[in-house]
Amino acid sequence: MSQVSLPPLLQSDLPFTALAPMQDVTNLWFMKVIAHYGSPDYFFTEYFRVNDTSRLNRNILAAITENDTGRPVFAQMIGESIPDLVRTAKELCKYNIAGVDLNMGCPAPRIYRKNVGGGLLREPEKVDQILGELRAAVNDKPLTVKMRVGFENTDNFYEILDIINRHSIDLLSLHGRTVKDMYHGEVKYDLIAEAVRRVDCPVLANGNINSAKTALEVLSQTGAAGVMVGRWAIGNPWLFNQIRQALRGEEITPVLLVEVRKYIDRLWQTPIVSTIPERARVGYLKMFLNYIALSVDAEGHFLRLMRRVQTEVELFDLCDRILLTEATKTLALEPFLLSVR
Ligand SMILES: Cc1cc2nc3c(=O)[nH]c(=O)nc-3n(C[C@H](O)[C@H](O)[C@H](O)COP(=O)(O)O)c2cc1C
Repeated sequence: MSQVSLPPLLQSDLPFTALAPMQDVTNLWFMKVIAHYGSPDYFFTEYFRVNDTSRLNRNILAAITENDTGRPVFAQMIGESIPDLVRTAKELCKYNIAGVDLNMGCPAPRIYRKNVGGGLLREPEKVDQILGELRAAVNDKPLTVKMRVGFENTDNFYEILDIINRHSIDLLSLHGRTVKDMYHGEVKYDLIAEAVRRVDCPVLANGNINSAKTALEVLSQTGAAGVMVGRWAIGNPWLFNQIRQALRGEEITPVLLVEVRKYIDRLWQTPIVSTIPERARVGYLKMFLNYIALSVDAEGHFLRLMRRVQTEVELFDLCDRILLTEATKTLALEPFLLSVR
């Protein structure tokens, strides 16, 4: 059984929703933007890197200390050194966090080669030690894990689920791909369903939940307690509200493209934009537009044109031209099947 209770949900009779942690995306500003359009139940920070010289990153910490969204924030750590993970977890517990989350899924080779993030999935014994020590250190707040179904196969999957039970983990966010899958290929929702049956704690299903309809399908297929959404909330920040509408059996409110144009302005107001050169600013916004554009037109017209522009003026002219000309056009309720690469 779990040791401590999770923070209350926005609506206690509905499954959970969470914004997935995304490095360089889910900072304080982005959480505020998402909250403006409809918060998830829970937020997760970008990962705090943990090693023998690490200190809490101030920008990531701001997403906890300056967070006025009203929603609980889990602080995610990535690392493998047990004393340093314990030290960092204890430091984090001094702040107003919903809980401490351990990253066991990051697929970047420079990360997993150090046996952290997704690399830990190759070493169940190490996971056992880490979770045992962390559980002893984090005993009055939730201790949660975010992981994938395996490193390159699912050989250790069940053993790791049993370790999660042994250490009374309070919430498991499970991306239904292996580390080697990166972000491609099918999400193995059947394995998420297996985890739901095997672990004692609630499971958040994660991976390719790109619409309210998909959220409902995944919840029904997996029996998960909730859904965690990452990239698709970048493309559609109204998604958490839409998921709640669908769960309540209500019709989903479509979003006019003029509102999408305002969302882009809001993203542009992020404090970092004013500190970086134009080229980097344009690149920064394009990262978001790569997802937004997927639900704008089925032909990929906006996506293609957006990728070609180079200056801030060209970028905003294009956004105005595509998003402000047809007064009644709405953002698709699920992305069109266009390549995001
Ligand atoms: C740009 C980016 C950054 C990410 N950073 C993190 C991270 O810091 N910690 C983590 O656990 N997962 C991270 N992820 C993985 C996401 O949390 C999520 O598991 C993954 O994107 C699959 O969910 P989705 O299909 O809803 O995007 C990141 C993903 C992306 C695209």
